[in-house]
Amino acid sequence: MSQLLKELNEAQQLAVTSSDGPVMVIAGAGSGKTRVLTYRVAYLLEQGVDPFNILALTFTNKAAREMKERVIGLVGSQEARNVWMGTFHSIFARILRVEGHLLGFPSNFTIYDTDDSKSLIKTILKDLSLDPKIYVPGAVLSRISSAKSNLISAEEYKANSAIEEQDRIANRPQTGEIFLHYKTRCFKAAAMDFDDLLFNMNLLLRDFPEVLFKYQQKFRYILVDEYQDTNFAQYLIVKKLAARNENICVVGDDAQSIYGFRGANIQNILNFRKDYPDAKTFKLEQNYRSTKMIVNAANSIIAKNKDQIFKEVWTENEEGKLIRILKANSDTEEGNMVANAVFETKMNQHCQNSDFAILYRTNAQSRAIEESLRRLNIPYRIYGGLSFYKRKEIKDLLAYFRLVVNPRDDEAFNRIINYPARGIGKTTLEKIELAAGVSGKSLFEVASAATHYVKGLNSGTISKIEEFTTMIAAFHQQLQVLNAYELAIKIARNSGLLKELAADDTDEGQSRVQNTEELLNAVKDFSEKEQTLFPDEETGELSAAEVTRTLDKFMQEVALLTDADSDDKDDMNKVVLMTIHAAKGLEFPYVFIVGLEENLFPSVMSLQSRADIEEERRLFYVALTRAEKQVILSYAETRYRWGNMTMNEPSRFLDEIEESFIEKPARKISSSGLTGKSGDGLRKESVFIKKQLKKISTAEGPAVQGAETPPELIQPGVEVEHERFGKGKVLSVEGSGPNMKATVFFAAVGQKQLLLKFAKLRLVN
Ligand SMILES: Nc1ncnc2c1ncn2[C@@H]1O[C@H](COP(=O)(O)OP(=O)(O)OP(=O)(O)O)[C@@H](O)[C@H]1O
Ligand SMILES: [Mg+2]
Repeated sequence: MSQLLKELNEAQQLAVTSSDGPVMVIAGAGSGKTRVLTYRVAYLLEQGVDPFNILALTFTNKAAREMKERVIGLVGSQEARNVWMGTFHSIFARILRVEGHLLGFPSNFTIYDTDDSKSLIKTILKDLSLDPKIYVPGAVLSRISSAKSNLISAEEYKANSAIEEQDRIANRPQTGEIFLHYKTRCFKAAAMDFDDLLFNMNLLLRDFPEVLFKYQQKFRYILVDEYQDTNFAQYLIVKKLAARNENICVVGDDAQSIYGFRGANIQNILNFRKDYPDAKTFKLEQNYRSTKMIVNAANSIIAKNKDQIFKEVWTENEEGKLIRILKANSDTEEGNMVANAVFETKMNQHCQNSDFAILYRTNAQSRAIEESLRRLNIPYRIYGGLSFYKRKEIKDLLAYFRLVVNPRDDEAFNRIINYPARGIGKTTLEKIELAAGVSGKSLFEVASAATHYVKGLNSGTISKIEEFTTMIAAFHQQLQVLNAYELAIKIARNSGLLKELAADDTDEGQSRVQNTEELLNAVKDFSEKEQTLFPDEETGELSAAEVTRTLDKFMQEVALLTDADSDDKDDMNKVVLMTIHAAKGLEFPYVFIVGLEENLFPSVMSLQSRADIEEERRLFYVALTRAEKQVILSYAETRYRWGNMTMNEPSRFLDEIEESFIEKPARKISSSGLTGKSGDGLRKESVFIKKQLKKISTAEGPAVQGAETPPELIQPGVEVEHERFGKGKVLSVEGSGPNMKATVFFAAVGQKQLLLKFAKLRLVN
């Protein structure tokens, strides 16, 4: 038996080795579904399947990268790197760059992110004289997005009377018209949004049989992770690609379907058996991730859902700790309690920062937690929210790159035509837009020949516009001549962007400069990546090729980064903060789930229907099952939301966990000693000090008693107790004799430097 298979249980082995024909694995969290896919790829390679013939689709880039690393570990990088492994969006973008010309798209098409899309919708609303308060851009966009996920084109949307009726009821009867404009504008700008990557991929396969044939032949083996969250478009594309060979393996868990709001369709799982009547189905029931406590608690929760495929999940792992519930008065206190619990656990269990994940329902909840972590000097990183690539200064520079790569990109043009300020005002821009509308040209084209297209501009304005377009055109000329970094730095300098940023010497201004430098570093890193052997994708033959890594290639990679992705190496040892949605498929030893309050989790939007509540419950199930060792839940009785103080009931999900799995009485971790900026925090500190003094005077509890430890015994790593600051861990010691100093990390007050002869530290064990 192959060495690989020994690392799998029997059911997993069967799923891995049934390599031909359709296979479905529906199984609970942590039972090794992703592991099965990974090993399946390795197994196929071992069986001599050409890596170019394998397509493995994941939900996030992070998952794709992890899978790739694991496959590399199993079979070596030579083989693994040629497997087509990535997200639906990244793989389809790659194919569309090659085949998109059939649909009228150049290979350097831009990928619009949500901000671009919203800004485009705003422009369209203006054109159509529609009120953005009624046609809220985000709402219109999600309507368009959901249509495209269901493969409904703008034309079909507009012609459909049932849809029209729905939009009329929603008081947005013109949505179809907006959709049409949106489509036309994107096409003109040579841009696709994320949904278009799926929509257009489907068009390619539907309308060009030779393309369909080519990729059916190419992808002889297809694997899909998190199948429960595929939408209709993804489902159909996969089905088409697999139709010739039917070597398709999908894995998923209906209990973890959490993207219903985005059009994911749990039906796809049920349809699989209809589509492939010969499909083999495998059940995996043993959980390898979590303790018994966590597995059983999660089972007890999900049992409350009516809509589900019955599964039994069990584990041979240890019993594990009870689930802890932290009750806080306010969101600030919740943050403090969570940060303290992280610190305490780190000390007691000797673990890393990266062993902790703090999960929340909405991004806005991270702020309070972040503040508390910062006070305790606990390094953390946020996935999502305002990630690096969403910062203004980054988007500005990227917009320059985008316009240089694709001069038809109207959203990029809008963003930078007058940034840094070059005296091209709003009215001028409106005139350009009008002329572009009339002529059917892109903004850049119109601006490049402003005298020809735009009426009523004075010569001063015209020369300003010309200066800008000439500059961009010159960069565009150099695209294939210079490497990515050479061109990027040139753009950053000559556009005046760096100068503009440097002129702001506030802290924020400086951090914007640093971020911009960071982006340029990323380009540099990209440009200098080893120039490797280049495979011929049809034959697999490797030949040495000189490749200049150009800026358009860099932009192709950047455009596909999503919130959950932008992790890099130096971020390894940090506490992870993310939404539960982003945590899907991941695992961490300790998991905090915060904000367990009615109206927040379950979300206020979900309280209308049983189906929506069930989706929230699945989300809670996903959150719980991320944990390996322990789960800590928290809620706050008051919270600032939408600028107001709200009073909250504990979440119904807390009541739904069987009592025997919960630590009692709900222990209250002290949040004391954490000085907040608010009066609240200060008051708590004085209460803390009083309590500590009381402890000392009554000599109860673990406060300082007995003799102090001689300074020589204080060494890095040992745990100590200080009369005022409480328990802490020694990080470093320097000096000797009376000058001996220690840096100590205290649970209550954070990092302190102490002169040991005065500090009266006591070792604790
Ligand atoms: N047979 C096995 N032996 C040892 N470890 C295993 C085995 N199967 C799975 N694991 C480990 O258990 C953990 C969970 O596996 P995996 O992530 O593949 O589960 P999953 O079913 O994909 O979970 P989720 O539903 O959360 O995506 C991983 O750390 C994996 O390496
Ligand atoms: Mg998985």
